[in-house]
Order: sequence, then C-alpha cells, then structure tokens
Amino acid sequence: MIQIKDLHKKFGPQVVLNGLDLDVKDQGIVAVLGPNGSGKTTLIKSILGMVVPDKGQIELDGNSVLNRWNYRKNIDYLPQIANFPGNLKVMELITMIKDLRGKSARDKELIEFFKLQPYLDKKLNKLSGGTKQKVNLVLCFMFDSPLIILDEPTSGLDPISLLHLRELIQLEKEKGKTILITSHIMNFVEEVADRIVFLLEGKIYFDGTVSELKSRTGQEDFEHAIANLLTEEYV
Ligand SMILES: Nc1ncnc2c1ncn2[C@@H]1O[C@H](COP(=O)(O)OP(=O)(O)OP(=O)(O)O)[C@@H](O)[C@H]1O
Repeated sequence: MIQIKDLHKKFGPQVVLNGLDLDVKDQGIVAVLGPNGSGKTTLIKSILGMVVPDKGQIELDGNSVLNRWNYRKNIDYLPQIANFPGNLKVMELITMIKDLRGKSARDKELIEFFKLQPYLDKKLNKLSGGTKQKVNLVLCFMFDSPLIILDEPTSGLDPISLLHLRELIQLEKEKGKTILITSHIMNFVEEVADRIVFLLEGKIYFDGTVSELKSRTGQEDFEHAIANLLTEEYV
C-alpha cells in the first residue's frame, strides 16, 4: 500500500528525514513513534503531499505520489492541529467539508458514536478541546477511505472518549483498512498497534511488533521498552 524509499527532508540546515525507508503492505494499525521533533509529522505530511521531500520516492499502491494530487481523495487525515474558523457551527463545518469533498459521508453515524448531537448548533470557538477533537475525528472518519492517517488522535480526549476512539480504530481495521497513527500516549499505542515504527535521527530505528520491541529491549513494560530504545542510541 505505502512504499517509501530513501526519503530525505531538510528544513534549512536541519536534517529531519535522512534516507528513510518504509514499507506498509498489509492492512492494520502502524504506530509511528519517536521523540519530539524526530520527523513523524514531516513523514506523514510527505505521504500526503503537504511536504515536498528533497529526495526519495513515495508510492501508494504502486504509483508515485509526487506532483500528483488525486490520490489524496482516498486518504482520511486527522491533522495534529486543525484550525477551522471559530465562528462556524459544528454542523455548518461538517456540511461544508462534505460539500468540498463531494463524496457520500457517514457523518450521522459518527456524530452518534461520539455523542456530539448536543453540540451541532454550537460555534467551534465555544467548544472544549476534547469536544473539538471529536468533531475533527468525525470529519476525518466520515469518508470511509481505505487509508487513514491520524496525527495525535488522542489529543484532549478523556478516558471514555479514548475507549471510543480505540473501538472505532479497531472497527476500521476489521474492515481491512490501513491506519497510520502517531501518539505520545503509550498505553493507547500498546493497545491498538500491530506494528511499531520508531523514528530516530531521520531514519527508522526500530520496526516490529510490541512484543518484538519488548524482547529486543528486555523490558516487559512498553513505556520502558521505548525509553530503552533511546538510551540504547545515546549511551
Ligand atoms: N515547515 C517547517 N519549517 C521549518 N522547520 C520545520 C517545519 N516543519 C517541521 N520542522 C522541524 O522539523 C523537525 C521535525 O518536526 P516534526 O513536526 O516532523 O516532528 P514530530 O516528530 O512530529 O514532533 P512532535 O512529537 O513534537 O509532534 C522539528 O525540529 C521541526 O521544528
């Protein structure tokens, strides 16, 4: 589905991606992890065509994405920070995005899933951070695309909403979708991820399952296993 070869990206003198290779063949949930500033969002935005790499190849289903835009219609994306006009009402925003995308949407089902009915007539700037994030999740998931990219989807969510999100992600996976997630909430990642891809110094430093990570680092606890990857590199 996604094939990335020798991806390089610099911002000014700062090297962010330095020859990164990534192959995602199967359906399932891939967690892209790494310290702050390790290039997770840069990688995601490169796949989406929002960042233009300096060098390297990105293919989706065998076709290069560089300088092509149509492929993005088949990706659902949740940005890390979504900035929508605050004076729009929730339902107005959902309707506007549906009109722009021109695709059928399952917004009603998701509004119910996240219990957003009481907020539909409220302006976005009057919502709490967590409620805004639920609106963003509705916008992201409503088009039912085969590839879903979620940049920090857990941001601002309370424990019950986190459970809902986990359930939704699992349901989407069961439909055969590929889901790429970044998150700093380690127990959420441990519960949902089929594969962990850990970025460090512009490359993939670890690629495997949660249990492979635990056995490589000799740590039973996932958070400690991740911390161990970092000390491995820096001692
Ligand atoms: N448009 C840009 N211009 C200049 N520097 C940028 C730009 N986008 C990202 N960077 C820099 O590239 C580095 C990687 O950023 P990126 O957002 O990809 O990291 P991240 O792994 O997603 O971090 P976090 O965990 O904090 O979200 C950072 O040092 C960031 O400041």
